[in-house]
Amino acid sequence: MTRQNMVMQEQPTLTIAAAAAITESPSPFFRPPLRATGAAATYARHKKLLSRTDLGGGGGGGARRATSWIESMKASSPSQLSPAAAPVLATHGEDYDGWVKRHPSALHNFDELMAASKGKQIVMFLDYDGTLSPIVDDPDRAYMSDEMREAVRDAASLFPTAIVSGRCREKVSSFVKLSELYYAGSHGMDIKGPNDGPKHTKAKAKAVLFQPASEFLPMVDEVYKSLVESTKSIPGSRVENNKFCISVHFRCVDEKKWSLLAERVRTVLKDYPKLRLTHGRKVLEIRPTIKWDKGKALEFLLQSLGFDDCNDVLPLYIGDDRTDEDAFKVLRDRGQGYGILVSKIAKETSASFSLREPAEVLEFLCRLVEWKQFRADGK
Ligand SMILES: O=P(O)(O)OC[C@H]1O[C@H](O[C@H]2O[C@H](CO)[C@@H](O)[C@H](O)[C@H]2O)[C@H](O)[C@@H](O)[C@@H]1O
Repeated sequence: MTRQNMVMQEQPTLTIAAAAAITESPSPFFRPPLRATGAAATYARHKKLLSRTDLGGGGGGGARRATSWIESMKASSPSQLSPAAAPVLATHGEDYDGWVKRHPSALHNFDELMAASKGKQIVMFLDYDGTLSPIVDDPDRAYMSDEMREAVRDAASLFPTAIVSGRCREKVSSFVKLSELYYAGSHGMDIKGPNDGPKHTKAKAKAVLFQPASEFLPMVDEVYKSLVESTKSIPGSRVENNKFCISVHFRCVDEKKWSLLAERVRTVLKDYPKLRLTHGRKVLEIRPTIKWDKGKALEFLLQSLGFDDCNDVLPLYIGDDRTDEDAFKVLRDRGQGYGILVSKIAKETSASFSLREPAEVLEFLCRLVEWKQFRADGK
C-alpha cells in the first residue's frame, strides 16, 4: 500500500504487519475446527461452495465461471439449498445441534467468556446487517431498533466499540446514529474514529481516518453507473453504491433470472481486472483487489486504540456474513478474543461462539453492560 493511499490525520505508530505478528497462547475456549464426521457428502460439497466466495474479477472464465457464479449465489442463499443439503444445514436438525456444540452460544457461555476477560480490556466489533438489524428486502429500510441503539450506546460508554460493515460508512452511521463509535464502512476500506475523539484508548488520543482504497473511487463510481444501466431491466435487482465497493442485490429477483443478472455483472466486470467479486447474503459484492478486508480493519483499529502487541485486550467480534469470517480468522490466528457468528443454521465458520439472531445480539450486549456496571460498583 502506498503512502498516498493513507488519508490519516494521525498515523498509528505500529504497522499492521507488526500487529499481525503478535502471538499469544490460545484461549481456554479455543476449539480447533471439527473434522467432518458422519456429515453427508452433500454437506461437504456445499461447504466447498460456501468457502468459494471470492470468484475473482471479470477477466476470462467463460461458461464455467458463469456456472460457478450461479452455484455460489445459490450456496450463499440458504433457502436455495438443494433438498439433499437442507437437512444437514437446517436449524432444528441433529447437525445443527452438533454444530452448536462446536460454536456454543455466547449467551449460554457468558460467564466463562467474561471470566476470560479478567484483567483485559474488552473491545467490541459489531457488523451491521443481520447482526444489529434484521435482514429485510429493502436495504434502505434495514433499520435497527431503538432498544438495540440504546444497548450499543451503553456498550460504547464502557468499551471501545466499532461498527464494521460492507455498507458505505456514511450510510451505516446514519442508521446507527451514534457519533461516539468507530465506523469501518465499505468492508473496512473506510475507517473513521469518533467525532469527539476517541475514548478508552491506551495510547494518546488519535483521530483516525483511513481509506486504503481511495484511488479506486473513480473506477468504483464508473462501474456502479454501468451496473445500474446493465441491470435495470431485471425486475427486483438493485445496485448499491457503497463508496469503495458495490453491492448488487438479488434478494428480490426471481431465481430464474439469477443467471441473467450474473451474466450482466460479469460482462461489466470483464473490463475491470482490478475489481473482484465476492458473495454475501443474496448479494454480489464488488470491491478493489487490494489486500484489505474486515480482518485487516479489526487489526488496524486495535492498533489505533493502542492495543497492538499486548496481552491485556479481549476483542469480541459479532457478525453474520461471509465477509465477517476474515475478522473471525484474524482473532483465531492471533489466539486473542472471540468471533461470535450470528446464525440460525450450521455454517462453516472460524468463529468460536454463536448467537442465533439480532435479538440474541441485543441480549448479549445488555448482559455485557450489566456485567461491567456490576463490576464497576465493586460487587
Ligand atoms: O457487513 P454488513 O453490515 O453485514 O453489510 C453487508 C451487506 O448488507 C446489506 O445487504 C444485506 O442486508 C439487506 C438489508 O437487510 C438485505 O436486503 C440484503 O439482501 C443483504 O445482503 C447492504 O445492503 C449491503 O450493501 C452490504 O454489503
